[in-house]
Amino acid sequence: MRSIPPGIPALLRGLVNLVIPIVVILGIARILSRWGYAVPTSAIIIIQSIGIIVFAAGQVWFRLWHIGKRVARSGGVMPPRWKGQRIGDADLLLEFMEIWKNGYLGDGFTDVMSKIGHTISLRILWDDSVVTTDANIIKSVLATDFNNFVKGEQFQAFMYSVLGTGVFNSDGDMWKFHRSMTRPFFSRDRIGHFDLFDRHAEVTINKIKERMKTGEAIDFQDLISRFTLDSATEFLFGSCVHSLESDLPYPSSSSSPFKSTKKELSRPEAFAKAFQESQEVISSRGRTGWAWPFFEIFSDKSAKPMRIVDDFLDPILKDALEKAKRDQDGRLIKKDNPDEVDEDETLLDHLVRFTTDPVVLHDEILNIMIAGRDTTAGTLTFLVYLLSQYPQALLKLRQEILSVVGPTRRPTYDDIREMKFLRAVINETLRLFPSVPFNVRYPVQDVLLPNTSDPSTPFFIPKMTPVAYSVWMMHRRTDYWGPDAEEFDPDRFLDERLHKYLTPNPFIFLPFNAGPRICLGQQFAYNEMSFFMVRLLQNFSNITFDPLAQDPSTRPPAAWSKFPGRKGKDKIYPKAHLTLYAHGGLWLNIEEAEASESV
Ligand code: HEM
Repeated sequence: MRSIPPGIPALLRGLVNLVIPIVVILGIARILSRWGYAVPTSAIIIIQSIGIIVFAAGQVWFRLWHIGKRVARSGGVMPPRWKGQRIGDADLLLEFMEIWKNGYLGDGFTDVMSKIGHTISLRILWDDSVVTTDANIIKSVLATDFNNFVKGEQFQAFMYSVLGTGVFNSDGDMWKFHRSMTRPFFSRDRIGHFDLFDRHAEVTINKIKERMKTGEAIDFQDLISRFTLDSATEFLFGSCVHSLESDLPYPSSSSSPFKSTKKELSRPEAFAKAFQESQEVISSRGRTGWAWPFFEIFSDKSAKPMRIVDDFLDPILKDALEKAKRDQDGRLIKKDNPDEVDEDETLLDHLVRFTTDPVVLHDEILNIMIAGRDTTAGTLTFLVYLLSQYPQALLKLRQEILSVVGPTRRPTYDDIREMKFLRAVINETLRLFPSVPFNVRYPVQDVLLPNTSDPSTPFFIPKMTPVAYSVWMMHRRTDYWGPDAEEFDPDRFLDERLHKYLTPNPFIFLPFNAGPRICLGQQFAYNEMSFFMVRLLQNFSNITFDPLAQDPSTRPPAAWSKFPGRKGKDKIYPKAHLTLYAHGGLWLNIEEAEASESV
């Protein structure tokens, strides 16, 4: 199925809607002609054309009428609607596409929601959807009413060509299967990860030092994505792609003689690029709604990048399967307790104890790569960016690191647990720049959801209506976080504001999701990011943002500086495919610490 362009089945389904009115009208014309009333062919064609429109409109009308009846019976109301000006609210669709391409995340919605409510409905091309930033609703969707909300067929259809049936893209038994075989691997802190982070962190830090000696800025986002790619491939498969070994990009303004000598991408760079492209394809499908297959009539847009991704993954999977068979004399021997994980075991070693199905293994590994690699790279990018903008926070964090770990020692779990400011900096970054800024679930049945502004009249959501939720916007709401919600201030996770805002209402902070589908790698991610930050700030004492190093076409538009909040303040341009990233990278100058330096 993965090889058939997705537009073909969609066209065939659409043809049914054309054929029904054509056949019915032909039938009526034939009966009339038998009774002696011959209808001219031109009239039949005109009536058929009108029939097609009436048939389609009738279907829409019936569906909306039926929803209206169910709303009336339910005692609830549909959330307030953001209405467009054009037929089918097509102007809103165009507006969203434009915002996605050239706007700031949340543009349009933030204004409308401040006027009509934090849960709104849309009816674009006659299809209902709901968008919310309400913590009560998100709590119901993810936790208290979990069984009634799924990723759903529509979501799975546009994700399938990349995510297959992996943990991100499955429901029910398949999801439980993926989750149960992966969970033990993340269930306890494993010292082995720290060895691995340390090796890759050292290479990364040396790369920064080398670049700084040339006097040129470094793209920290590119660098940290290599760090997380090398770490992820090693802990997942036991075979690192060594992307840190290839040359790093130079600033757009650079006159370095090395800048333009590189013609071809290295294998790991080609993999990383294809991996990103495949995610861009599936996230753009999501934004086009039900119409997405019609943009892929002749080819599946994810097929090309996925060929490169698969060329990289398939030999690794084949090796792992052969090794498992060799080790176990041709039979797959499951340990007595599959929840046991050996210290030096990779995720792939662990998974082949559950299944030898290459498709299941492929999908699971790819899903975990997406889950684990880009999220941590993105968070570290925004964290380091924020430190470059808030030197006081950088100083305080560095002081904590030097006082707890010192200037050279390798941090332990206990050190990391002790560093409360480090955790607060990570959380504050995840609050302002959550890796998964938008997400969606579909109700299996008609459902009533809490209406925070009028609890006596709940919101009615028809079954299979996409309920999109944005933690990006929720994390910036002033009624949830206080008047300075858009300000970067890690102390809000440590001082009285914690007890005022977050403790009584924990669902206002959901960077890792919540409920049964909460992120499996949360602890792993905190460890990896904390470990890296300790190593970085042991080695470097100052971080400066270099605006001129970035390609001008990727800088935030100058007009944004007039806006309040982060949109007016930020010097990088946040964008998202499945996860958040800085458009054009994060170009920095990073100053090495004095060798003698300590607290
Ligand atoms: C800063 C780092 C991270 C953030 C912000 C993050 C965030 C999230 C979020 C929001 C989800 C829910 C996605 C959804 O339901 O659609 C999720 C799911 C998941 N995450 Fe993470 N994640 C991070 C790192 C990691 C790492 C390092 C791993 C593993 C190596 C990981 C593994 C997973 C898995 C397996 C799921 C799927 C859970 C399920 O559907 O049952 N994550 N993560």
